[in-house]
Amino acid sequence: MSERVEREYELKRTGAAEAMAGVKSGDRIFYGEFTLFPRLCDAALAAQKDGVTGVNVDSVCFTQMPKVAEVDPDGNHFILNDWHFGGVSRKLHKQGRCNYIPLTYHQGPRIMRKYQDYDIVVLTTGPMDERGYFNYGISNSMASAAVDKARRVVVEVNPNVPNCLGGNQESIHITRVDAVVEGRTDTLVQVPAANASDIDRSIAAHIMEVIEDGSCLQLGIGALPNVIGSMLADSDLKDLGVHTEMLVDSCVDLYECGKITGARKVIDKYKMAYTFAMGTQKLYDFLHNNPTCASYPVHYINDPKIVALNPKVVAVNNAVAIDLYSQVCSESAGTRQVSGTGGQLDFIFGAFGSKGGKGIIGISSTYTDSKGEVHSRINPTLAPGSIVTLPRSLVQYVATEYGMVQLKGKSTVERAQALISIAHPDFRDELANQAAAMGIG
Ligand SMILES: CC(=O)SCCNC(=O)CCNC(=O)[C@H](O)C(C)(C)COP(=O)(O)OP(=O)(O)OC[C@H]1O[C@@H](n2cnc3c(N)ncnc32)[C@H](O)[C@@H]1OP(=O)(O)O
Ligand SMILES: CCCC(=O)O
Repeated sequence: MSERVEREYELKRTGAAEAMAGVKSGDRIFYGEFTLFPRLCDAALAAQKDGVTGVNVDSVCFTQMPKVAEVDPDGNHFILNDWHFGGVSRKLHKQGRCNYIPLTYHQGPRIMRKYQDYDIVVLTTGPMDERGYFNYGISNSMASAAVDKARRVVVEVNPNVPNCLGGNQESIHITRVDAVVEGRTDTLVQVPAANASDIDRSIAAHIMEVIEDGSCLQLGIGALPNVIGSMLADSDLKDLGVHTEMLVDSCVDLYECGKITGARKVIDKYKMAYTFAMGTQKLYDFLHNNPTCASYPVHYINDPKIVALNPKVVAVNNAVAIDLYSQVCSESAGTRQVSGTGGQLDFIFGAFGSKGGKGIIGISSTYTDSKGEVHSRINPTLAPGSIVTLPRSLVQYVATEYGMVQLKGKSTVERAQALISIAHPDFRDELANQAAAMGIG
């Protein structure tokens, strides 16, 4: 390590309380994304509660309850804003304490650079390397954009953050950092895939029919993508590629069994390109210093024009509901924000632009509510207040456990009929009656 780098590190090394000192009422702060939540600085900021009001704290998908929310149950001091909702933000939103920032994910960095300024950006990174770089680890995403718009940059280092090779913009140099906080040794949050149900397996089997040798995959989190991963591992398919928003455990399994080579990709050939990773320690260990994987900011990975450059892109995403006009809601239950647009619009659009590409919505035909009542996810219209994540003009394949239909080029009547054919049989007659009444039957 050069003397200059060492000196600069020593000058900037400080405690969390000092790093977060001087926050004023009305300041805006950005926290590291997904599982790279800055625990120490969050606690230090929470401790300053009594001196401030109206401090905005933003992130992309809080994966743990922020201390600033815990110490301020009435929201008198801190306002939380999330660019993508998971369980934590859903809970806070219900209490009126967290706002959603709408975006289609690939635009996030641009939106930030154009419209957002941060008083402090605090990220969890790996420890500094001998050249003076801190690696953004498993959350490249919008980190560089946030840093570009920060008055002050704080890094909270944790040696358990894997060193994720880029790609691009995967690290930050000490010269651009204002404060370094040490003391983290915690294991990263583990996010195992949910167990697959028989319904997930049936949906996956329909989707498997359109995956070919050389397909380039985007598989998100959850039971369905995970079961597709297992089916791919057991299949005869070869030379699969990965260009995905989120890298998950099943990519490791597929790589280890030789299914993923990336040999037929046009961009980032032989590499698994991604913008963030979430899974178990198996994934985090796999990523560490692994040149098979390339981490990029989201404005590259999710840009539909970039996605479309690889042939045979298969993007599989989940949804909450779909109506007979084929509008897809993936982010709200009626008026209740449960998730976000995330990268769904990006990848469905991108997949359609790819030569031989397929954008697929995989959805169970029904949903059972907390009272045990079964509802169709395919409905004549979306519930009042539902957010349209995919306009009907972009929807291509829809799969349920009853089959998969292709909707591009189909009329409104043909779309309604196709969707009814894959709805749960108990709801089909009523859906057909409603479609007729709506003039699309
Ligand atoms: C990360 C990637 O690579 S994916 C890239 C693309 N990104 C996206 O597709 C973003 C939008 N999509 C998503 O966020 C998800 O796929 C979802 C929300 C559609 C489904 O995700 P899952 O994890 O399977 O959802 P889950 O079953 O946990 O439901 C989420 C919440 O919605 C609620 N919900 C789901 N469906 C319904 C419904 N039909 N009616 C009412 N509530 C519903 C659930 O009760 C749950 O809320 P709770 O935690 O308060 O109980
Ligand atoms: C922020 C993006 C996460 C998703 O697309 O689901």
